[in-house]
Amino acid sequence: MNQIILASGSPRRKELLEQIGLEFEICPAKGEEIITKTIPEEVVMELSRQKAEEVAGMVSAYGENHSELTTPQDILVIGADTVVAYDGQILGKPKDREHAMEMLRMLSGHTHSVYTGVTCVFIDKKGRCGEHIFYEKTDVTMYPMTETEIQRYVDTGEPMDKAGSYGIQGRCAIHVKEIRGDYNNVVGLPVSRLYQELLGIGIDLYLW
Ligand SMILES: Cc1cn([C@H]2C[C@H](O)[C@@H](COP(=O)(O)OP(=O)(O)OP(=O)(O)O)O2)c(=O)[nH]c1=O
Repeated sequence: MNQIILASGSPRRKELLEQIGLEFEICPAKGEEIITKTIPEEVVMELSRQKAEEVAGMVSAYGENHSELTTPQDILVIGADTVVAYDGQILGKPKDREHAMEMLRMLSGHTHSVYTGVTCVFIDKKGRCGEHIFYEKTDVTMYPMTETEIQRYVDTGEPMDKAGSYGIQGRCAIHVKEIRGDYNNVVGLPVSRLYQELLGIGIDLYLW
């Protein structure tokens, strides 16, 4: 793989890929997210695919319009999407403060599931040449949170760009009782699963 592109503006996904020693570039997808599915695992795979496809489209078009680029490049574009699912509801990022409070009241004292979908799009010198999609699920149990605790947490501003209105890696860690599954999946990218999935299709990310 000559080049890896992360199709995400999430600082957490960037940090996780840096943590595993990967060299990559960032090109966030900007298009509208269109949801046609109803179950969380399908929703996250669908949205991760839209993000990766959008960026892969830009990369392929760039190659086609720059015939002076003679070096054959094998490019991997990675897109991801994370949602929280509880009691039949899918929770994305909060619209506003009140919405964040509502989500946290819902999660308080209960176990919910965090789903991250990941899409890998492969591009070679002839253009787009393949795709690999998967999802990972992690169960998270929260201690009961009082109204004051919820209010104080929302006041920090931390929930506003996060699915389910909390960050396990941030201040909300004090409310997390138990987690079953991959921690990094909750933070936004299951890097070990990504590595294993790519190995499974003959791509070794072991770059260091
Ligand atoms: C549950 C949880 C989510 N999150 C974050 C991960 C994701 O960045 C975000 C979910 O939103 P996403 O829509 O998955 O991603 P994004 O908008 O941040 O970035 P992009 O679409 O450009 O890829 O919530 C945490 O950081 N910690 C947590 O504990």
